[in-house]
Amino acid sequence: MRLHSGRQLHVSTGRRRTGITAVVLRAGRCGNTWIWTALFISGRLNARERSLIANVAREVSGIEWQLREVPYKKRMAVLQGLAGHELEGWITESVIEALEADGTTGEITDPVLVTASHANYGHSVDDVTMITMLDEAVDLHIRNHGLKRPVETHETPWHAGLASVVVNAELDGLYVSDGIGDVSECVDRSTGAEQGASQRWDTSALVAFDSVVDDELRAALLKLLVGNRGWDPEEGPDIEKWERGTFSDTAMQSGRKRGAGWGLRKRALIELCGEPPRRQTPRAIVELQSRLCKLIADANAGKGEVIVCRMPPVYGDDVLPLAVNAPVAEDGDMYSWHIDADPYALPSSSWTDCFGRYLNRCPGRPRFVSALVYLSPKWHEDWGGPTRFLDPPSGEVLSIYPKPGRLVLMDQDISHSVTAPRKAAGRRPRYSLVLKLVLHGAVIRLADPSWGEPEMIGSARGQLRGSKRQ
Ligand SMILES: O=C(O)CCC(=O)C(=O)O
Ligand SMILES: [Fe+2]
Repeated sequence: MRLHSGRQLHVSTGRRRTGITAVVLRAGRCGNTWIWTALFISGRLNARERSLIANVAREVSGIEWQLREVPYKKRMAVLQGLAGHELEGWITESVIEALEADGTTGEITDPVLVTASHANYGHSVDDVTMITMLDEAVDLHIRNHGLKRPVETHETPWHAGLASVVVNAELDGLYVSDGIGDVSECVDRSTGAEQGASQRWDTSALVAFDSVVDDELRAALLKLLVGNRGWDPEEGPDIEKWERGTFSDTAMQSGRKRGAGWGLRKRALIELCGEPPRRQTPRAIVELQSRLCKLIADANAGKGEVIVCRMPPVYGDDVLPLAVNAPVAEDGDMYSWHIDADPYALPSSSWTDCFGRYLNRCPGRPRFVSALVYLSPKWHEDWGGPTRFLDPPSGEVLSIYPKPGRLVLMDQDISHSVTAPRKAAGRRPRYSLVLKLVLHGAVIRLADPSWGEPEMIGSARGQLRGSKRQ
């Protein structure tokens, strides 16, 4: 059931002392049914948060909400009877803003999902019903904000048996503690050392494959990055699609002009990132996504379903789920270490409201993974330009050579860096494409144990166990 202003809820407006328009909602009758406006608050919120939410909701809406505490796993507050109402956004935003303003400045705090439900169970709501209702409210939030949209795929004859693993590595080893529920207790921020039974040894994973992107698909992907006017591929990136001084890189780099690298022009980038319903996904990208889904399903065979999604705009609309790079030796571009994303340190958004902040690979939580593909038609060993992956505790580096068509699947919180090609590469761009993904599943692996023992880099070997994560 949806509520409409004025019919089921009586709405009148007034003025608050602050000068902001205040609205008075009252519970009202819808046909023969009474609408009950109740505020459900998860037992995981502390007393201060609960009273802040209740006070702001009352102040902004003008109603006395019936307060109900729910034994719920997520940190959330649901305004029952408000979903679909024209004031829903305003009231929920006001509560969110008040919570954020109340949070200790500068510290990462655990977000609260404040949302509305249109369920109408009247007064007699038992715990089980409340939990069902809250589950529905979470699903609605995920749908409304596009937080879990599977990537577009199609039927493909390619199958995972064709892939060959060329690097299977783990790095950045650390003991972490996983919290129960929804928040960042995943990491023990005080010591990082072995503590209690809930400690878990965690490493980031990186797997490189050949024969996932064959030459036909590599060429089709590269075609999306070059114009149609017959640009000489040895003359740098095609200026029909690329320009100097822009970059389409990561959150770490956005907002900070690092050099003046080549970046795709806005139009080309929009086309590349297109997704239904507003745009079409380029066919070559759909094929790549289809192969990635098969590959990931294969790595997780027998472990349950893994849903592969594009990374939602967790860093705002400027950081896209797709990045491209075209470093050129002679342009003297500089590259520094960066991570693509870390679910533990995301700014507040509809994503953190719902999923909280947690260490990547926290069991049961969405895993942030990047798929990097090298797209140049040929690349000689002596042209250089590897991607470098860092194990911060030991300083050890794993380099991967940008062989045409090679695919690297990696945890997004791994520190890594592009390297500029050597002079010998001349003006040839070293093209790469990065798809930023979020994988949902109960258990998520990047490599199947039957693919062999991973190579342990630096701290992943375990000598540095107990060291702190930065
Ligand atoms: O091209 C590469 O080597 C890596 C690119 C990358 O890290 C990125 O675009 O985020
Ligand atoms: Fe990156």
